[in-house]
Amino acid sequence: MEKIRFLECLSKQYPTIDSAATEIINLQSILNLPKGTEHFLSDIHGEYKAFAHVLRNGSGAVMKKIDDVFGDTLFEDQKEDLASLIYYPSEKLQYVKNQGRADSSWYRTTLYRLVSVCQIVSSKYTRSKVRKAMPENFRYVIEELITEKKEVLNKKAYYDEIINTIIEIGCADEFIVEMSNLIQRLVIDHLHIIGDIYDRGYGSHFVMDSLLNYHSLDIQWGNHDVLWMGAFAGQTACIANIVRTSLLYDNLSVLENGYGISMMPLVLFAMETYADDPCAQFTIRSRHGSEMDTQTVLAMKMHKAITIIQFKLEGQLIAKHPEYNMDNRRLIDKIDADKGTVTIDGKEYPMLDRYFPTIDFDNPYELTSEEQSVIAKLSNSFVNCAKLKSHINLLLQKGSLYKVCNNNLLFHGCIPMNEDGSFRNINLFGEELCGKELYDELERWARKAFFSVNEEEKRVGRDILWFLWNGADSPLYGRDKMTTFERYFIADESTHKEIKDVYYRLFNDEEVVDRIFKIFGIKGDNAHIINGHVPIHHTEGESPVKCNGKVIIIDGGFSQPYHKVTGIAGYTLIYNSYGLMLTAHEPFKSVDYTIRSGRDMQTNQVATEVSQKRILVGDTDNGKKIRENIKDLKDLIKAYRNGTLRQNQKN
Ligand SMILES: O=P(O)(O)OC[C@H]1O[C@](O)(COP(=O)(O)O)[C@@H](O)[C@@H]1O
Ligand SMILES: [Mn+2]
Repeated sequence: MEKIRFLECLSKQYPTIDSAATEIINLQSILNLPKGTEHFLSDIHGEYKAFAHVLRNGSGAVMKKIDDVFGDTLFEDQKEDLASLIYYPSEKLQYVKNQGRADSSWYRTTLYRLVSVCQIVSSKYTRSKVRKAMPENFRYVIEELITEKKEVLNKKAYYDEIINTIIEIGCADEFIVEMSNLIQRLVIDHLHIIGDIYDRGYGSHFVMDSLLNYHSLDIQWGNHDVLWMGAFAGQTACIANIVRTSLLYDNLSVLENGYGISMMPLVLFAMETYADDPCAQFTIRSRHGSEMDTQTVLAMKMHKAITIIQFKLEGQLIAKHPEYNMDNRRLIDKIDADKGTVTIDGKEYPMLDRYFPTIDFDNPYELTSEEQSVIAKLSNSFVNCAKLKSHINLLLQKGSLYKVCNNNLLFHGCIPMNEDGSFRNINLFGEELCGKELYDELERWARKAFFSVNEEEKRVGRDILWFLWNGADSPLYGRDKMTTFERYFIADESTHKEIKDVYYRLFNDEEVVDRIFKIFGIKGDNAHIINGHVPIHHTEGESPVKCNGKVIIIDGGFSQPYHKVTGIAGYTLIYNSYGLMLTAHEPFKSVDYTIRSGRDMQTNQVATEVSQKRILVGDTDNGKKIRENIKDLKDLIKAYRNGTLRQNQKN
């Protein structure tokens, strides 16, 4: 009965035997196409330009196609010239014009080359998919140019005619831009973002804007992303963390200009409360001693003001949720205000700052009424920001805590583990959960923060988002504690240390990794864990490939402050029909540099796993779905033929 009802629904879409049969043939042919290219990026941290560049060059995939097409028939610099045109068509066109190179012969050669690249990149897809990706205005022309026309005898003359006409009628520039965009679009079939889009960099909102328009995408939430989700849901400790980091990194413009969130309440409060306090511990990264202008002086006061608010709010939250197991992060009450010390784990340390005009040491976690008013106003701005709403909606729609895709398990941080390699049980509201079940339950709670109709559930969900940001048991955070307090107030650097979850040692053990695959229902030899979160120390010879290739860590390392530590600008990963290709990137210089020199961000292929045979769509998750569709369509045809269902011929 169920089945018949299902087939009846399907018959609305395929009302006749012919229409169902056509679709079967279409699907069958897709199964035999090479699998589309997946692109993996992670830890973007607001570095918009570097991110946008990697999207444009497909982590080297565009250049690879150019190489495939032209091989030795073009010089390296000609290929680079073409590549940079494809990445930045408008800018490059202008550059070529300024150089006086843009004559009709340049246009003709360029258009031919673009057509050749486009032919190759579209050959992996069905005509219908390519057509859908094409720009409306040039759809017909591009189709004429990139599809093989067997019936035309003098092909050269035919194509020449079209190309000449494009140039003659003055459409060449527009056409070049559209073709370049189409190539970029077709080179990458699907994008995976393994978390941490937000914080530290200047352009998280620009990154989110471009993801809003990306053709095919999934996101695994990073600890910094859930922090922003929490902030939008009105979780005040999350809000304080974001504002503090924005001040620390001198990036208030993301909040103020990107999201229109006014800092005025914090400015006024900080100016008054910390008027004569130099707030020396609250420096602004990237600004130095000599730059003590009024703006910096003010920013430092704001930085201190929001940090104290954060520690108070977090202290309250931890007390409310003993199940978070984070009591060791309640440190304000461990301050001895008279002695100017703080006691952590039984050891007393001198405090680097002893001026706390807003802390009542009898009631250290209580906000003053002014602090309350500041955080309430900030909260109001976050919660009501329309742009933030659209960005968080994207995280909710395309994002999740983990994803299994084509035998790869993607998540940002870790699977919490015990020393003996067993999965660590975490107590969530009285229930002990670990591994996949822990992930699933945490994700349900994260979503409740936005979608539950029960106010209490919403609040619990909101708080969970903060826990996910920095809890020792959070699979997104994966470190024993976040030592923010210690880094501001204690000189002894041994207190700043954050110890990584055992996972980050045990992921070298194949037995452990195979068990992880098992609980996530992943079978097969070619399975991988792909995660981000921890920068790889390239200069120290650390490899992003762990466990004989079963685990790949691609902390993109886009974040500028980490370049010194890692020695590179991070890793990205490509998974195409030939296998996996891991790329190490040098820091991105500028768009201008790319256009002038034709040089790409230096990329080095650091590891490749070549598949024994070309991977087809039929071998992928999508292939599995397609085969199921084919089976359903065959059942539908059977139902038409044996008289169970009636065809609905329109004539
Ligand atoms: O140097 P910052 O920006 O204050 O950040 C340090 C904090 O960020 C973290 O590294 C978390 O951010 P990541 O997820 O990017 O690693 C914490 O472990 C650490 O306490
Ligand atoms: Mn992270």
